[in-house]
Amino acid sequence: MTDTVEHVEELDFNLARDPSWKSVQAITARGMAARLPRLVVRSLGMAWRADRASVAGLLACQTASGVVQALGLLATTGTITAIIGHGDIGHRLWAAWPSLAVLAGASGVRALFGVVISWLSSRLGPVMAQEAELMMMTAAVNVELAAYDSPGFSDRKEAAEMGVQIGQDIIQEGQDFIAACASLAAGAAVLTAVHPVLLPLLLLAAFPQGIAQVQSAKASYLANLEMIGHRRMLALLRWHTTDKYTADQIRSATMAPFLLDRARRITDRVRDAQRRAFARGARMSLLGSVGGGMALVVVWSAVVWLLASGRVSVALAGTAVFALRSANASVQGLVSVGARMFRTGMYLDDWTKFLDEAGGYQMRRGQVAPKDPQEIRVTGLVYQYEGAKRNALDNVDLTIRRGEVLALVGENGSGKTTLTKLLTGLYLPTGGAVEWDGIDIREMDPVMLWRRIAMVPQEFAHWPLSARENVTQGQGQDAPGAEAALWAALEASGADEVVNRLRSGLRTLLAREWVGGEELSGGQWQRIALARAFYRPAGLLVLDEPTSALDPRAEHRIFTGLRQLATSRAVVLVTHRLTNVTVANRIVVLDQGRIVQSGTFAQLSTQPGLFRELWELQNDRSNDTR
Ligand SMILES: Nc1ncnc2c1ncn2[C@@H]1O[C@H](COP(=O)(O)OP(=O)(O)OP(=O)(O)O)[C@@H](O)[C@H]1O
Repeated sequence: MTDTVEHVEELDFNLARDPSWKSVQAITARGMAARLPRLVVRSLGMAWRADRASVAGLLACQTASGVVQALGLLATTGTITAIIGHGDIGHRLWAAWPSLAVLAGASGVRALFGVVISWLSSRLGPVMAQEAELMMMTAAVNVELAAYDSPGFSDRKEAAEMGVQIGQDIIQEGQDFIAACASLAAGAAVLTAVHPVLLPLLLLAAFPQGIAQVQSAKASYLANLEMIGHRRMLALLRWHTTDKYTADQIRSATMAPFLLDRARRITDRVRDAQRRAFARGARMSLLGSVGGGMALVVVWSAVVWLLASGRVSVALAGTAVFALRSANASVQGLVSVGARMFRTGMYLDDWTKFLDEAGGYQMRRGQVAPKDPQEIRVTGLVYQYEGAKRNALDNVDLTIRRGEVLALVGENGSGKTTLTKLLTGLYLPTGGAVEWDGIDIREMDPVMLWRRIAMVPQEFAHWPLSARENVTQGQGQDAPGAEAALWAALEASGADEVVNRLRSGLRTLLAREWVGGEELSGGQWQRIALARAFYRPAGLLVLDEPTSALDPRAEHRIFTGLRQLATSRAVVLVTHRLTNVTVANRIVVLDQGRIVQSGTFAQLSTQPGLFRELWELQNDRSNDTR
């Protein structure tokens, strides 16, 4: 297989395989018209919660501005009627002045409303954006962790994020909608007064363009949706090419041309998809304009026919001409804002669906608040990652008790990290059960459960926060004895030496990208990550390769302190450095997701089996050059 963008699997449009894709494709203008009020009400509700005064002011001003516009239009037709009527020009102008005064007053008042509306919109926009962003973040942090292993989830999240950005347009669109309705109402009143047949004819004439614009809005939305995987990859590439974290690797591996070429190819594909959508939209608009133009010929012919057949007077026909032009402009405005609302509605739909279903991964667990466990029992445990062909864990039985250090050992990919994520309820089993003192983990309130857990994952976060917040993670600082607990954790992990060398101690920002911030070495960061875990008063401590970056002195300190830590909790240790597992009360050896051995170090290092094999390989010095 060649390594071209065309063959990169992750760029494939995942939603196309998603059942909801079919319903998105099949959505009609009628279907959206039925859904739109609900979506508008939801956005308004969000805006209302965010800033009531601005929403109330905006709605009042928009409605008042619409009414004033309608008055202005009626005044226009009044003026026209007066001017083209019969009689002396002086009298006609005299008759027209009240309408002219209303016209001038209306445009002045509308301008004033316009200023207030744009001021209120500029206040409301950012608050709504903030609210929508926070709702998205809340939904994202409340999904099952397994969601992140599913490409479909990432696509739905991306679509919802676009909904957040584009959904704000609904405020402006609502405004345009009210304005178009008001001016149409004014034009319609005059037209109907001239002859009742004209308005329905005009509305019918708007149909071809309405359909064309809705279809073109749908094509543009679908093109955007189709490119979601590409956009996501582009965002990742942008991050990787511009972030400090990868900057040295890009340079030392001379990867820049390759990465830039990859980015260019992806943007090319996004651009091509957009061009196709634009071309389709343009074709639709052309057809719509031709259809609309032909329909307008019918409308104008009707006016001529009404005049020729004596059904309306010359003066009324003149009024009809102006009213038709104004009503036609309003209808066009309504069609265009309708199509925009249709498109925004589709994006909003993605956003609301994500909020409602959390991308299909909403946590639905019980409400039991667990205590620190005396015993964690695993029976018949099976775990399969979404889309994976094989089980990552297969029929695992295991018991861990408080006061015990249990080591998980095995080759790369044997399932050690996956098992720790199931013991801690980060993943839920696809088969079998994990029980804490007889209570199934599924029945527990997840937040209450995680409060009982301290973890040092293989890859831990380097939070751009102060040293103190990096250890406390924003928790427990107000509890009595918190400061002493913090220093005890720092000392146990060796992070006290790190903190004491920082310019402003615990207050130092650990992010070199900011003025005053400081950067730590890999091992210094690992000490901070250990301090985080030691600081949490947890009944289960999970350490996944906790000392991989530590120097011998620091590593020695951790392992000598581990048994002491285990007196009041259960400790699970994952490591490839087998000398370290001597500290464990029990060692469990995993191979391809199954437990193949279990016992003490003394037993396993003397018995034939995978553990002894790995142990001997780690101690093999046959290539020693001394
Ligand atoms: N997020 C994921 N999505 C799909 N498959 C995964 C995911 N994480 C791990 N796997 C697969 O599950 C299996 C077990 O992985 P796991 O990370 O548990 O192994 P491990 O024993 O901790 O490996 P290592 O020693 O390299 O850390 C591997 O085959 C891996 O490819």
